[in-house]
Amino acid sequence: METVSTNRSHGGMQGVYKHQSAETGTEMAFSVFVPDHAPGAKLPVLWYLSGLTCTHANVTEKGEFRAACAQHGVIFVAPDTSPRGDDVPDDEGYDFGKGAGFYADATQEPWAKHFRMRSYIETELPALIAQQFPADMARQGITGHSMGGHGALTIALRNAGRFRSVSAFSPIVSPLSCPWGEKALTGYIGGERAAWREYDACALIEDGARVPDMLIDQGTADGFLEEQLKTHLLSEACEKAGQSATIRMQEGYDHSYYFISTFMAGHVAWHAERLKA
Ligand SMILES: N[C@@H](CCC(=O)N[C@@H](CSC=O)C(=O)NCC(=O)O)C(=O)O
Repeated sequence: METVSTNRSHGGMQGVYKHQSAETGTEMAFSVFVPDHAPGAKLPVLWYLSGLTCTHANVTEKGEFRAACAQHGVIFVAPDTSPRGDDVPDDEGYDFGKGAGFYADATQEPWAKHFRMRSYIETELPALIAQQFPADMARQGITGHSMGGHGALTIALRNAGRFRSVSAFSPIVSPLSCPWGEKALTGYIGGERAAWREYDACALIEDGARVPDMLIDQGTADGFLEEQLKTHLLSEACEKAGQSATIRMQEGYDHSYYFISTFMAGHVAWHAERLKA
């Protein structure tokens, strides 16, 4: 692992790092905020998965998480959203290819070689974080935005017991039921829709997966709400399955980091309460 930059901020250290990923076969960048802590102490970890077109930098620069993470003693990890580099195939749309890995392991060509974001986020990067940072991997939470909210929900639902807390900002709740999801999963996984269910939070809940609780914030003025995000499908799936969830429709907020940063401190506090219990 190589350090790209470190900056002292809010009583902690914000770092950006890169490493050679065995999963994606590319160099991958990520950011980590580590609050000040006693020598030898291990801190809980909050993962933040970003949305379409993002790198680690969007939330690192605009997410306003550091004061809350320092206050609650929580490490904040922000990975990239796809493999990068000249050898990596891409699509002309912003919603597929680079910047749009959908937290899936692709099985279709030409994507299968590099687009292994599920294994990267579920397995490879956690091992690196555990090795390189003062992280207590028995106390992990996960959150994310939009495509990253989809990633947070599906990764937590598939890995029962790994995350003590899961939340999301304006998540894609059902890739099976929206154009972004249909394009990405057809391209990465192929046309057999039954295989998509493990990448769909509503389908996972329908199929019996559970998390202890979830917190969702969704803006009512979000231009993607009706066609892509469809928050009501998650409300219905949770209600039908008896999955505990707090789903808050936030009046007048859009899809941007102005929305995310407004509610970020509240999400960090919500995770911290569960990670410290
Ligand atoms: N047409 C836009 C669409 C991209 C966009 O809105 N991306 C969101 C995430 S959408 C779901 O995953 C985002 O977080 N953008 C980065 C930001 O800093 O706001 C475009 O191409 O910009």
